[in-house]
Amino acid sequence: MKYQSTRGASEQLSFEDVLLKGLANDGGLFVPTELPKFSNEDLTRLATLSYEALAFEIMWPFVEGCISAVDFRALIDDAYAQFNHSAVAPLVQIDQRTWVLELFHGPTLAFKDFALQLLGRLLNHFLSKRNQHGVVMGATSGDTGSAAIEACVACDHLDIFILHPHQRVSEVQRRQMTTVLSDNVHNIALEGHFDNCQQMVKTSFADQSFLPEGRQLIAVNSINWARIMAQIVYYFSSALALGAPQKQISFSVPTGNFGDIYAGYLAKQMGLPIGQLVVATNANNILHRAISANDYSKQGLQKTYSPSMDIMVSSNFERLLFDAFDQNGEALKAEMESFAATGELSLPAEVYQNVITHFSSAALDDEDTLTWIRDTFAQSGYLADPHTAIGIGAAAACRRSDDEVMVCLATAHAAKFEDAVKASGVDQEVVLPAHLTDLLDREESYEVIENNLETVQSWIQQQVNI
Ligand SMILES: Cc1ncc(COP(=O)(O)O)c(C=O)c1O
Ligand SMILES: N[C@@H](CCOP(=O)(O)O)C(=O)O
Repeated sequence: MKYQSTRGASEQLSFEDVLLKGLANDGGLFVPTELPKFSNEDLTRLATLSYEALAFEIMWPFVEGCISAVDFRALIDDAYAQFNHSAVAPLVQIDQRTWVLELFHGPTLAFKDFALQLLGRLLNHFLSKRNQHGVVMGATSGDTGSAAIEACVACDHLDIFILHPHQRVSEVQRRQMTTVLSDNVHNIALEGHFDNCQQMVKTSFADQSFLPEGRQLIAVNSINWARIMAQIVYYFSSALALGAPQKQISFSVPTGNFGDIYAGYLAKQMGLPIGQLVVATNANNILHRAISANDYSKQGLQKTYSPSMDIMVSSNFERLLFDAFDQNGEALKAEMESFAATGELSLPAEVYQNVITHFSSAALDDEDTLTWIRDTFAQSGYLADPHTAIGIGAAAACRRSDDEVMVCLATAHAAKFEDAVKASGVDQEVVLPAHLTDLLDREESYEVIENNLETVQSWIQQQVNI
């Protein structure tokens, strides 16, 4: 399998190179040059497999040629052994036609563990083979950071730097990152919002001269293709469990950076019979405006009860647009550069049509979010975290028929967002799992740094272990 940039550069890279590189030289994102396809016969066979065996079958075509099948299967088994549910990604039914897909049974209680537990192991595998040391630089609005730290802390070949927006993540989210006291883990609380963090990471990838000689940046955000790849698997596992390929399944996905739902779109392209893919946003609704009104324009960032989705610009939308532009990287490059300059984008009619063929959308504000936490609990006894509640609310808004089977992705555990649960009025104690019960008593370490690229880069330069 080879990978190409969304912005038309002619170079084609292997999985290993793409994993270690993150962003393409022309500023584009890597996508596979072709997708594996699964027939209905294949899908019927896959339906009998364990999560780990299925993960191997779905991902193998993307990595083949870079790692042996035995090694890859061992990394998968080890990654998902860290999850504390035997089904890894269990389904819970909340009404006659609606299921919640629980993606928070990994070590840091959010869906990010699915990809990052594997990505950490893949990095360790390839860096050990090359005897190379890497510098992870990532941005988080709350969940990627802890999942990446958890996945990389034990890797001798890595230093990891995570930028989170100061005072804009929940206390549990912050502490999950800042209480990991290890020489190779460095937390930066940036005096800005998530998009400032994300932009700083992307700018740093484009010019890495601030790093000590011989060091290279590695991405843990969903700009890294390996993140997307691992997230494709649970669309297959859940749809197959609910009757695919004989039945068509729709998904509602709490969305920020568009990585998770883009993985669902790929699953559909690979042969999984998916109905609609519902983009569920909070008040930071650029994607809802893009899908419902062809208005992909930047607006100010609002602080909400669903902080992990407090995002102004969605990195992975570019990957979808690459397909919507019929893989014309040159045309997309021009649009992306114009968007970067003006903060506005309205797609040509046929491109917009390509987008809305697969997606519908809804935006829920804070009041709606609390209402859906409360109503879901009242009607089904299910306690949804605020992100998941937005997905459940959007599913209801976009449902096309009474018998449409809808899977709502539960992207985080409610205990990460106690404030929202309390504010919703649900009278239910939210309890952290056993391995985190003393989290609020643990010592923290992080550096508050002004929103200035040079200051951040010079701090990183001083901290990198050489
Ligand atoms: C809990 C939670 N839900 C939803 C999202 C949005 O996912 P994506 O950025 O892949 O769209 C995130 C962050 O990425 C998250 O942490
Ligand atoms: N919601 C994310 C933001 C970063 O998104 P990513 O999927 O690109 O890593 C978070 O919780 O950090």
